Amino acid sequence: MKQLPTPLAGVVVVETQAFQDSRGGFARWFCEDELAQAVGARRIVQINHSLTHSVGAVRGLHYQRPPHAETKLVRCLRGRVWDVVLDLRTDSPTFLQWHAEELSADNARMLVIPEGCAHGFQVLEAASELLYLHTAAYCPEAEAGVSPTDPAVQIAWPLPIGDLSARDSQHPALPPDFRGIAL
Ligand SMILES: Cc1cn([C@H]2C[C@H](O)[C@@H](COP(=O)(O)OP(=O)(O)O[C@H]3O[C@@H](C)C(=O)[C@@H](O)[C@H]3O)O2)c(=O)[nH]c1=O
Repeated sequence: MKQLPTPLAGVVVVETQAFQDSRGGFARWFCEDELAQAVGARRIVQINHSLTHSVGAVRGLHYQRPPHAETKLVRCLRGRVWDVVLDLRTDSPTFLQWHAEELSADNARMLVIPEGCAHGFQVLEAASELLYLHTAAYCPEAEAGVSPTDPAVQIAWPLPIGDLSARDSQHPALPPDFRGIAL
């Protein structure tokens, strides 16, 4: 597993080399030892999957507040998405900056999203599927979101925003005095 840094601290792209033979392929998708720096002593406690039908659809931006903050490892199983991480960590040198990576079934890249960062994506290919590994259980009371069109963040979505859930269209803009998430 090759880990590539991104401009955001702790946000890492993981590349996996699949073994190929006449039968097909084989790849390691998670390795506690190899990902020790990114994931630390946290344990994967939940695995989620999503299917999004239409090109342009956006999900996010989502995170869980402490004490339910979580690290997420995200990969695309089918199709292609533009995956975004927004740094909301109070003490981060890249506070309020975002970074995007294309994740696809073909590039088999996985993005490590640390606690205190919000996550979202836009679908570039119809019927895209994502797989999430989570280090904290889902806690609806701790769920929080940032508007994908928040003017203070200015995410440069590659396509006009299409399908968006009612919840995601109602996330409030970050207040001007937003101090971030203290972990
Ligand atoms: C996230 C989540 C949702 N749900 C429920 C709540 C709701 O009824 C239904 C759909 O939830 P949502 O609309 O929040 O699904 P979705 O918008 O796809 O939420 C996901 O968005 C991306 C960007 C992420 O980063 C994920 O962690 C997750 O927050 O599933 C669970 O039961 N467990 C979970 O872990």
